[in-house]
Amino acid sequence: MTRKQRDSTDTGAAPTSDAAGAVGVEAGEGTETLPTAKTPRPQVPDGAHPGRFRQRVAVVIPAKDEARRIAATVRSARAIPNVDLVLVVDDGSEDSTQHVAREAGAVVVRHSHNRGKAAAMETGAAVVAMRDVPGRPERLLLFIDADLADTAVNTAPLVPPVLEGVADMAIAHIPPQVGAGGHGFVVGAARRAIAGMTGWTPTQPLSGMRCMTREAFEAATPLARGWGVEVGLTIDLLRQGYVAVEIPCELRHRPSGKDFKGQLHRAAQYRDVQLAISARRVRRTVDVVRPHHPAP
Ligand SMILES: O=c1ccn([C@@H]2O[C@H](COP(=O)(O)OP(=O)(O)O[C@H]3O[C@H](CO)[C@@H](O)[C@H](O)[C@H]3O)[C@@H](O)[C@H]2O)c(=O)[nH]1
Ligand SMILES: O=C(O)[C@H](O)COP(=O)(O)O
Repeated sequence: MTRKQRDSTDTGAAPTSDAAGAVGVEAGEGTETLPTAKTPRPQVPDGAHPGRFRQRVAVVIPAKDEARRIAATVRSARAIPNVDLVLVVDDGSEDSTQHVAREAGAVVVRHSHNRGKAAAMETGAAVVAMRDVPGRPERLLLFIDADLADTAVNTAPLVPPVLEGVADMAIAHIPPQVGAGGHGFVVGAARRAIAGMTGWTPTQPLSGMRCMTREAFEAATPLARGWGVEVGLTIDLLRQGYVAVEIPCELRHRPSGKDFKGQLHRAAQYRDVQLAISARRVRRTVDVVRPHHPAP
């Protein structure tokens, strides 16, 4: 798929399965086998050693009441190649998440009250930007959930596609989880909306483990609120010509069960996903009705 084709169709990457079951990127017409990311790759100045500008990665972990698992998640995330910063955003926890995370070696910032996952991601990205070094490439952002525990290191395969310029955003495709009680209702609605608005049908539209470039992240801000953040990110980036891929990752997290708490959680997810979708439909209609004209 060429840049021009991608820009003209606004579809981003199309998923396909290879023999190993990996969800990858479909080859377009022509000779290219993989798309190239929209984000420009950092240039090594003349005479400089390539290693001088080794691309660093910041892991950003939004966390609400995750004291039981956050230490293992932080330690595991620190082992991901190229990661030099693990940042936990304590989203107004009522337990000791912040202290446990700090003890495990994370940089921790805290919302004094709960603001939702999307706000925690924005806070995290802002803090990483404050720690990026002028004159060096901005860190890639690797967002992961706080409940991955020892499997957090298995998000490492999300980094190379972004590092190598194959994609602007790599999304984890995780195996079926023991104890998961979903009915496919929220996932199905999210998948259909993304497909309808971008032409790309993700397998796991709600997956929050995502590596992306700073440019791509900024292009999607302000993020959709709460649990709508993943759907909003995907739609907003693909519609601007950024490229997304889904990458298999051997992750285990605490899935939502079939109990009342699980169903309440799904209701909140459904509400936030629908809000994200509606806002983007309205925006698209406004763009069609009122096309942008260059200033005279
Ligand atoms: O107000 C909140 C609630 C949760 N979290 C954190 O957000 C992450 C995801 O929350 P979780 O309770 O694990 O939700 P799940 O339903 O299991 O998450 C799935 O679905 C979400 C979208 O609905 C995605 O964000 C997740 O990546 C995906 O694993 C965890 O690190 C939480 O600690 C916050 O930061 N603030
Ligand atoms: O459990 C899940 O996978 C999420 O909460 C989404 O629920 P769903 O499977 O009912 O769409």
